[in-house]
Amino acid sequence: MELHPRMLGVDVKQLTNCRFGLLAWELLVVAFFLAGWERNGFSLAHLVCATLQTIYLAKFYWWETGYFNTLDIILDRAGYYICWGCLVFVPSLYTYASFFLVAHPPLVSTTAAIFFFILGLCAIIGNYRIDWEKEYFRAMDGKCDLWGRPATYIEAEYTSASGPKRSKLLTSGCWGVARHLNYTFELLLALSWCLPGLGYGFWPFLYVIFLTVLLVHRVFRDEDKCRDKYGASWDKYCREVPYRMIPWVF
Ligand SMILES: NC(=O)C1=CN([C@@H]2O[C@H](COP(=O)(O)OP(=O)(O)OC[C@H]3O[C@@H](n4cnc5c(N)ncnc54)[C@H](OP(=O)(O)O)[C@@H]3O)[C@@H](O)[C@H]2O)C=CC1
Ligand SMILES: CC(C)CCC[C@@H](C)[C@H]1CC[C@H]2C3=CC=C4C[C@@H](O)CC[C@]4(C)[C@H]3CC[C@]12C
Repeated sequence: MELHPRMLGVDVKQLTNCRFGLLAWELLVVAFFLAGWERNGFSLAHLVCATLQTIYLAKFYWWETGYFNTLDIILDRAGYYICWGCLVFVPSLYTYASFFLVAHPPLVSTTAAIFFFILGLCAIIGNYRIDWEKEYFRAMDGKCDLWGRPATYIEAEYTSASGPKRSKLLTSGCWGVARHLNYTFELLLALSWCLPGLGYGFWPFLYVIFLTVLLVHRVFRDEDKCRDKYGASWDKYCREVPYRMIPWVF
């Protein structure tokens, strides 16, 4: 299985992940919202669930070039996990919170729905800000301010196919709080669009439970990759920023 296969000039991973998987996700979320409206009448909570996912997906397309630096593209081969995952898993499991609300009209109050929306918006902004800080820091080669102070970092060396290279590991701003704070906000966001199903037990929360397992596993995969790449500099970064996702907890 290749890392960057192309068919008829088309990048297979971009086709399955960005074009098919995420577009199907958006279309299904809108379809489930309309189906719920037709079946049970208008529901603000179902609208909140659909709107948060729509904003999240719009944010993905805004940032799409950044996705090409992630594990999915640089490490994972175009096989079962990524391609089958995006063709089958994303349209079914990632949309499950919206699907569930079609046959189970939300029980939560209007105030609660508004609260979930605000929570979700804060989580999207937080997640975007964290990803942005890293991109900005890298684009400025470390010569920038974060949170009103010059960014601090660890110099790291690694060997690529074209010889030795240097990189920088950010230790201030959000990346100084925890090593994967973006995943924490991703989970908070997933929780906020599952919460409209509150009162129906376990099933409305299926996506956020799955995502917790996926992201904790991804923390370890990403850190193995970084330790292999940066060696002692990565260990130094882990000593300076000791928590993975939640300060003082994990
Ligand atoms: N809903 C979902 O299913 C999922 C969503 N996501 C989201 O996708 C986005 C991207 O996530 P993902 O690609 O997994 O991971 P990250 O954006 O966290 O990128 C990790 C990489 O960033 C670099 N890096 C790590 N620490 C530092 C640092 N301190 N300073 C500078 N560079 C650093 C390393 O790469 P390098 O080799 O370049 O140094 C590392 O491999 C996130 O918003 C995440 O929440 C992610 C996974 C699943
Ligand atoms: C086969 C299954 C057990 C696992 C399938 C996993 C994949 C479908 C997902 C693995 C990583 C996921 C993603 C990573 C980063 C993303 C950026 C974000 O902004 C939008 C979502 C996504 C593209 C996300 C999509 C599903 C995965 C590829």
